[in-house]
Amino acid sequence: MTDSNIPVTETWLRKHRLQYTGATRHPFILSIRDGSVDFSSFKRWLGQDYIFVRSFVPFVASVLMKSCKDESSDDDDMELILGGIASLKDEINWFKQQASKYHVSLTSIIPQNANIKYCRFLESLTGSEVEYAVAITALWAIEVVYQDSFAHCLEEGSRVPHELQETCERWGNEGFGEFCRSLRGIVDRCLQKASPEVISKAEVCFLSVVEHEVEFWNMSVGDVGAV
Ligand SMILES: Cc1ncc(CN)c(N)n1
Repeated sequence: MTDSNIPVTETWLRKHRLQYTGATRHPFILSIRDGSVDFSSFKRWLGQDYIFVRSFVPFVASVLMKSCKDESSDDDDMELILGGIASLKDEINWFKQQASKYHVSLTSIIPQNANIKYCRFLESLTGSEVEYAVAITALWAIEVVYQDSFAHCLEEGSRVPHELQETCERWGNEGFGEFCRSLRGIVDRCLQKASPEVISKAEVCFLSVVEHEVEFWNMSVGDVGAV
């Protein structure tokens, strides 16, 4: 239980503002927004993210399983997560289309270190010992970083290259924003009833996601430390 009426996610976003902004206003995203993006970075991101999304599917499936078993879950949770899985099928097809448009061969992508570590982290959350509240926190954090980042590219004053407008809309659109708000509502509801130990595990998990996201963007811009 938390002492105040402030939802847990709000307290985290205030407390970890710098880290969160580092992930959602990363130079790679800012370069898409201002139109200076290097297309070889974009292509690197595309190939690596395709690999990530394929690992993301079993992770989300494991959250779905937890939601069906956990007593703090309700029927709506299951349907929301199921909808998320269904849209990942579209996402995989979208990556394939984009890869063919940009001549990126998805069969020969070598996963980079940051990606491997992130996928391992996702796998570590699939075990039955990981609480639903912790796993759903990770899911929300993963989705909201992309939503917030790409929605920023659609805000007034941005100069996104025409070719990347669709990419920004994929994650920056209002429907995906609503999906993320619903996930956040689940996180806050679960954590309202959770023990201090679970709340603290969920906070660590939130921060880990934010760090992995920063490393993922770093890798995309070709940061040597990330290779
Ligand atoms: C690395 C990463 N993070 C989040 C998302 C959004 N599902 C993504 N596609 N890739």
